[in-house]
Amino acid sequence: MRSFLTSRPLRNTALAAGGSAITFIVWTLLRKDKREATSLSINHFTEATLLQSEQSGGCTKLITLKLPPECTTRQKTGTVWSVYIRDDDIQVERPYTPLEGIDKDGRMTFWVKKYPNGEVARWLHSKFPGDKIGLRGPHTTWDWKDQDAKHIIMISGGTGFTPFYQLLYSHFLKKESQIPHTTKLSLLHSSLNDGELPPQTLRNNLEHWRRESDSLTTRLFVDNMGGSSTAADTVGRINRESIEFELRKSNIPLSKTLFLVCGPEPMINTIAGPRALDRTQGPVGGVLGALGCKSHQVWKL
Ligand SMILES: Cc1cc2nc3c(=O)[nH]c(=O)nc-3n(C[C@H](O)[C@H](O)[C@H](O)COP(=O)(O)OP(=O)(O)OC[C@H]3O[C@@H](n4cnc5c(N)ncnc54)[C@H](O)[C@@H]3O)c2cc1C
Repeated sequence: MRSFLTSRPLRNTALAAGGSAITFIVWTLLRKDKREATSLSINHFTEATLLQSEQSGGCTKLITLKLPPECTTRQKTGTVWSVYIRDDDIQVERPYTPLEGIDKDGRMTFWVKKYPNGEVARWLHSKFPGDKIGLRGPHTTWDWKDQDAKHIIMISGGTGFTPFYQLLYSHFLKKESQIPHTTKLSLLHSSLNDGELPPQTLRNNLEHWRRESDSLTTRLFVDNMGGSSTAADTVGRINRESIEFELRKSNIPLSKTLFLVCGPEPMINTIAGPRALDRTQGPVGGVLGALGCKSHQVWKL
């Protein structure tokens, strides 16, 4: 009996089938590559280009990245969302919050604080315009779930300001947030000193939204005054008294108030109690626990 490959018609058919299979695999891979390059997804990294990186006080920088042209978001974003940025040197990723989401040209701006022994932020601070940065997302940080809250009090420290700025930007400027416009919003933010306060451009926007709307109140705190005056409203830390003051001013009962807290761990612990060991929310403690808040009223971002 002649072997399979010595039969010319069979051999030709086999070669043609093999060729088609290879073409199909290469085509599929190329298509996948193209799709991955032009979509932002939580499932793969997309290469963005660093456009601008400018010092903005303390150990922080405002960093703008640009996604490839026609990059689309395949997944729904939450009310507050972030993207994971990958440090290519050590293949470690951390979440960061695009302050104003993604603009029509695919730009995203981040306010990033560098820690002396930290990995990813230090790596990101060392990058220059033109450098490529891998990111994936969106990842929902917090979502509005149609709670019957009439007042949201946001409490932040340091770069914990970023999710709340994003929320306010989408609420007041883009008018895209699902939060009803009748809901009162209060931001209590604290930084170590004036130099560490959020960049002036962001503070200007806050001020503008505050003046334009009766639903927003803001109060900036600094731990230390530094010079003879301060850009903050209050010198001192956010505490029980400042939270009670906000509650009284709003005239909305505590039971209709939702608290979002984001900042350094010691601040979260003091205001809302520590997270659980597995990094889930944990019970409500700290000032909010002492005030009698229930777990559905407090979210540690
Ligand atoms: C949803 C979300 C959104 C966020 N958005 C932002 C944002 O917009 N902007 C922003 O700046 N941050 C943001 N963060 C925080 C960010 O993800 C990182 O946690 C932060 O940048 C620190 O990461 P890192 O890799 O630079 O530092 P890490 O390596 O994680 O180090 C963090 C801290 O640990 C200390 N440390 C590191 N190694 C050691 C060691 N060996 N011994 C003792 N201490 C050590 C560092 O000094 C530093 O204080 C966000 C976090 C979350 C969860």
